[in-house]
Amino acid sequence: MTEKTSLTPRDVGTLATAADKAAVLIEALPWIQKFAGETIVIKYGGNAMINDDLRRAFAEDVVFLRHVGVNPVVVHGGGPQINAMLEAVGVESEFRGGYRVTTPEALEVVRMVLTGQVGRQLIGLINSHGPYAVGLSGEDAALLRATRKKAVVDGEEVDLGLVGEVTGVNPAAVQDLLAAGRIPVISTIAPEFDAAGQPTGEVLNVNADTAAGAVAAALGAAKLVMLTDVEGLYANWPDKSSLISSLSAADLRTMLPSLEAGMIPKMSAALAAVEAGVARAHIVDGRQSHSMLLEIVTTEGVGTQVVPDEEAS
Ligand SMILES: Nc1ncnc2c1ncn2[C@@H]1O[C@H](COP(=O)(O)OP(=O)(O)O)[C@@H](O)[C@H]1O
Ligand SMILES: CC(=O)N[C@@H](CCC(=O)OP(=O)(O)O)C(=O)O
Repeated sequence: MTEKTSLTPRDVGTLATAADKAAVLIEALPWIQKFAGETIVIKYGGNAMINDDLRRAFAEDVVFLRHVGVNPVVVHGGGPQINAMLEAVGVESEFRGGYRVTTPEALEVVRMVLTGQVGRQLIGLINSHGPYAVGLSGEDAALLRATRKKAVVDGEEVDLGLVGEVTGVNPAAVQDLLAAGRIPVISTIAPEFDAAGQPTGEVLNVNADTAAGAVAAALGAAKLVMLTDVEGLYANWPDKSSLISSLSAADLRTMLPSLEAGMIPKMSAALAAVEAGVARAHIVDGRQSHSMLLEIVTTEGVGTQVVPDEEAS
């Protein structure tokens, strides 16, 4: 009988892989400890849910977070999915200053696609892992309150129609769900309130970034993570060498008037959240599987982060 005195190349390969796997898990430990018991709001943009693999990976990440003691709250978009349905039913729509000009006909489609299609699909994917996800619209349990948004484009005020600016968040229903171990999945339709604070009976289309920022602030979230279809915020878009890895709220405030299109609501929401006390807002590339989890549980982080002024070096 020959005694095994040294490792074969195959053994070494297996060990190295196992050690690598352990290293990844151990690197996650301080982050898991830091965020256990904390709420993290994750904004899942329509451009980041472009195929089944990405959607499945997103659901896995959310369930993973829940199982390591984090309270994940999902706020989803669905811009491209709304575009497809508007086109299918022959309703025209355009974007001004990053927001969809929303007619009453378009609003019906937005509401149907967000709450009936995109939200349902995410809930199904998350619940393939267990009974976690519960869908909420901003209309449910008075979660969101909104007034009509006024946008200024090229120095001129434009009428966006039935588009909402969030004026209030009642997070009680979300907190109840979190306390019960559920994962709230929020679609961003909000009841309209007039200047006197009375409901008008109308509902408004709220940009999902705007809603996510407001929900993160109201919940006192530790982080807001926004998944989109770029690596992060570029200083000189579209120059790919100008990706910003970290910037202060003050720097972002200065940069905001120069931003274009979808980055306007996104970075305004990130700024609003950090100014309201959310410790970090991140923009990450949702086209890369598990980018959200990597941002939360690794030291390097990915994408762009916005930090409070007092922490900026
Ligand atoms: N400075 C910038 N940095 C990164 N992306 C930018 C910038 N300016 C404009 N964009 C555009 O913003 C888009 C992301 O916004 P949006 O399409 O609304 O995403 P989402 O659907 O994920 O909310 C990017 O795909 C890019 O085309
Ligand atoms: C007012 C406004 O623009 N509402 C958005 C709501 C969906 C959204 O924000 O989706 P993304 O996150 O995928 O962009 C819209 O109608 O497209």
